[in-house]
Amino acid sequence: MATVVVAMSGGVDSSVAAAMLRDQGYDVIGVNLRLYSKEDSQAYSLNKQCCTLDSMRDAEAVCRKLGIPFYALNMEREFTRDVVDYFVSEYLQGKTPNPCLACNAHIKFHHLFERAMALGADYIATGHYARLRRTESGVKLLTGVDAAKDQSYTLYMLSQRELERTLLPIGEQTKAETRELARKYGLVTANKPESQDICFIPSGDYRAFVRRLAPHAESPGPIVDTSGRQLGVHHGVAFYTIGQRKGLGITVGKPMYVVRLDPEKNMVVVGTKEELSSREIRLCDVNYIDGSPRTEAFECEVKLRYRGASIPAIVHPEDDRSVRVELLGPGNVAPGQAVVFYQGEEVLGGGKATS
Ligand SMILES: Nc1ncnc2c1ncn2[C@@H]1O[C@H](COP(=O)(O)OP(=O)(O)OP(=O)(O)O)[C@@H](O)[C@H]1O
Repeated sequence: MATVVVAMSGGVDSSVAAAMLRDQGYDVIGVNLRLYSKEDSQAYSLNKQCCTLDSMRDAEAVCRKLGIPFYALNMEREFTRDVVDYFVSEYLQGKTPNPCLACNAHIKFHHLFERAMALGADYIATGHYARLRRTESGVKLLTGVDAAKDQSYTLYMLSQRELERTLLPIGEQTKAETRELARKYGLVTANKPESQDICFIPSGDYRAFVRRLAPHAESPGPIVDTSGRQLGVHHGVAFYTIGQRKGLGITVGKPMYVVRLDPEKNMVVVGTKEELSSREIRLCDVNYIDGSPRTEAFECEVKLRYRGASIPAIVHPEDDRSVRVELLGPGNVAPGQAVVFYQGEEVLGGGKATS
């Protein structure tokens, strides 16, 4: 019988994933990862979703109920280096990081994946809402059945080797069905609320978090328009994101958006909505889900952010790992953000915006 290590956050999705796999006949092992414990205790106590002792106890209680082994692994060092430090450093460089993507790439599908394989597991599983289709030409990554919960965007960087040994059991159902199953199984996690956007920033205030970890980010400088005229003063480029309109403290009679961040000149550049929208985006670190870099231009739909709309586009490959994306509809992107290619329900791949 195949053995599967289920990454259990202590939330409802991964609890149900473990229950479903057990019932499908797998030998299931539950693993909770301790990822971050440096948050201040007040904010931390609000965060019942991830990495807390409560979450670990919930994951353990679910495993006990299901009669499967449970292990807790400490990956704080890896998480701090590969997710939190990356997150802060990207903002300091005027970029927009996505920590959930970094966590998937480095923590779940690298550190946990490699450990599970080294210990002889056949698969790892998570509670992500996305689907895998095993075909003769390889494993395809598809959107989750529940469009409102689809998490395929956060998995575009996976390789065939990882996909072949991954199971995503709850992507085939809606969130309502997952909750229903959790109640049926009598799991303590059945009524847990949805998790936070960023698990290590329970308050949601990323600026306060960056300020605390990198006090030197507080570094006032000019806010200028695209012709270089000064319109105001900013607190530090790390506290602004491309597309931001509110909180700029400038009045020019029309809505102005952050269109560029220049950490070298310590400058925030603002412009009109037209100046914000991009027609072309360059991507690096491009991954193709089928493992074959394209050489010819292809049409697809792109998502520029996790909960973003699909925008028709033409992708022009430049080399194996970089492309130029021609947007056929309105959209804007910040350097550092992931751009993911879709054809219908299938994820073709994606990359990181450099401009
Ligand atoms: N601390 C953790 N330990 C182990 N696995 C985790 C942890 N955090 C997240 N995961 C895994 O990653 C998946 C996606 O994480 P995300 O934070 O998006 O949770 P979610 O969609 O709210 O799911 P859940 O309800 O299981 O928390 C989880 O379903 C789980 O498999």
